[in-house]
Amino acid sequence: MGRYRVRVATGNSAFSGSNNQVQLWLVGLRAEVELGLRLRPARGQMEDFEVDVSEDLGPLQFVKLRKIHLLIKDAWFCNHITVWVFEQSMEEKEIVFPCYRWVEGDGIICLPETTAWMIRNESQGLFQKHQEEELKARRTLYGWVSWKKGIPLSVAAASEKDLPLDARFHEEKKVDFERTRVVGVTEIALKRLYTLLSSWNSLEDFDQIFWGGKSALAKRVRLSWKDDDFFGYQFLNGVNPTLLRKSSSLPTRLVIPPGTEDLKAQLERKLQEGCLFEVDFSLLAGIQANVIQGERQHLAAPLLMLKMEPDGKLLPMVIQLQLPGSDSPVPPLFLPSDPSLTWLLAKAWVKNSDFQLHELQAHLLKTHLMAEVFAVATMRCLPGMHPIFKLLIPHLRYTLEINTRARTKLISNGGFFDQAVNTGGGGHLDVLRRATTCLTYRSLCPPDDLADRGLLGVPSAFYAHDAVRLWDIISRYVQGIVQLHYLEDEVVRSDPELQAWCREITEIGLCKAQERGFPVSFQSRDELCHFVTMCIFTCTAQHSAVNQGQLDWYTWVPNAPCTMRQPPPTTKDVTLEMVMATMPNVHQACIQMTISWHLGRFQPDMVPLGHHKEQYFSGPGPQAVLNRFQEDLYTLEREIVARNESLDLPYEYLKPSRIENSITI
Ligand SMILES: CC/C=C\C/C=C\C[C@@H](/C=C/C=C\C/C=C\C/C=C\CCC(=O)O)OO
Ligand SMILES: [Fe+2]
Repeated sequence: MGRYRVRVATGNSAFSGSNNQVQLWLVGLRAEVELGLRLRPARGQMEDFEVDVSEDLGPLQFVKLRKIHLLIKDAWFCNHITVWVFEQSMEEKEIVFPCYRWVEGDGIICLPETTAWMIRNESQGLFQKHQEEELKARRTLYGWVSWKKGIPLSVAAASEKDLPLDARFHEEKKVDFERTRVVGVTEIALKRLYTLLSSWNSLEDFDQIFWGGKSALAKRVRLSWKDDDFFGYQFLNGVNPTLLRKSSSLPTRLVIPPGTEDLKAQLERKLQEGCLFEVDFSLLAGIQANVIQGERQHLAAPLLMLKMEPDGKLLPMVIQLQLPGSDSPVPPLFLPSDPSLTWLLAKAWVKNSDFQLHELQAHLLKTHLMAEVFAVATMRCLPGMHPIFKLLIPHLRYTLEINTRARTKLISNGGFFDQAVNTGGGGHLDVLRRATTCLTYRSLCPPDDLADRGLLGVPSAFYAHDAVRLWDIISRYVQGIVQLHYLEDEVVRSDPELQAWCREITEIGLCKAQERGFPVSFQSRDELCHFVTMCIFTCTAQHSAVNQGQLDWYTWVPNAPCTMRQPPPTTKDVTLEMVMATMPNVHQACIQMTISWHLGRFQPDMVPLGHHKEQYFSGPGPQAVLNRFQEDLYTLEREIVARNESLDLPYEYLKPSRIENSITI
């Protein structure tokens, strides 16, 4: 018996309130009571009321709630219910029941109090029963599907409309996304009209469409894209810093033609000096090129060799556009000393190939599709009261919807890839399949990946430096939460939901990825922390590193052509006509500009890393861990701002304030 003050907090997004009435129950260890209220929750409001309860409820464990509609169902977004208990001669006690979900229909929803997982064994099985019922319902809502064979599984949804309401964009995000799409499609139409009668036979003609959404750096790209140091810089700190690696030997594919022995000597000298680097696009070898409006496109599988200069500049030394083969046992090598248009076209082929592997492997597969596997497995295996659910859920916001939209608009039949990309038309799916076969756990963990690629401690590798710093900060945050809930390794080993989550990711979502280093169980808190750190890093920092730069590096189309309309050159006699016949046409270039702006622009409702408002945890312990996380991020922010002040090209993509808390675009 006692007096209770109950606070009902409703979400702030449009349509979060409801005209339906809400009924509440308090459920304690010894009894439960219906509060006899009929509340109409209002958007953004916290509504308090007090009740006297005669029964002895015992320690509160759940709040149950139900929305009652007379005529029209009106979904309600409940943030949380908070209850203050006034008991005789005891000070007031606050108990929080997180929700952060849509309440639809008229079913009863059970909200466990925030510390339930810690006391689950003393609850006469009540929490266990609740978890089982919750997961049964979630497994019905969140199903797996193999969208295409050979790539990670996705959520079962033909379009975003098929997703559960809790996975959907909130109104503000939806309106902004759709508005931007309309602006983009309109911009393409206007640019087509504007260029209908104009020429398209010089590189400067790209200026005719270089308006609309673009950044200051994009304007710098337009001026500097032909420069070798600007070209090399992008493999360290551009939109795709994932392929560059330090050479440990001269690549076997690099067949040195007779008469170019001095090149071989230069390469060997750089190798000996430990400053030879390479980017190998062999993954593209043999991929079927697209046919766009009846015009066959073309692909290459380049190898780029670069040297790291003492001042930190990375300069291209040689480009081989195709693998040696029976029809070309000694493919031509293109050099900086070649005629300028020849060398420029060779570099453009490298950047077109980089566009393919960036968007399909680094961006779509290694961030979006990985995050989707984390999201579906989390919804299917971890109950809402589980600490790893609470830790991860803010980093999974909107990801299922943006990925479903990608499947229906970008990589679908007739989507962006089919319309304007030379791996489109099915080749893009083969690239995804090949990239999936070489997707290792280590490659998703920067300390391992950068060590394997020889990029640790390279002064001008700003992505590498910032990625390792962020990994350490996120790792400390994860360890802080894990150590509050798993007091020893045995608790990890004996957590059935956690072990099922791990198996569901590796064996089901990633299609038996244990052969590529992914775990099928967690034997210790360290193993758990490493894996969860990888999840959060992938969903936040890594996506920021490979997504934001689309606006800067892809809107000046010649810097990263989305398609190539002529075969790669086999001689050094390259003319401007050949270059313009190869580069994307005006329509393809307009689509590339629009997509790059749409996907690379700053998201107006973005939540910065570590600054989600939802409070899934309560108490001083988790709050202190989150506070420390935010402090560490702020320290890194200041470090990066200070470093960037001395740089001609500031590296901004891993500034914590620019990292979104989940993959939403
Ligand atoms: C250029 C992107 C290439 C590959 C995809 C990589 C990652 C996925 C991407 C998510 C995109 C999600 C949705 C895009 C939907 C529509 C695109 C906008 C306008 C197209 C014009 C139209 O609607 O017809 O990560 O950012
Ligand atoms: Fe993205």
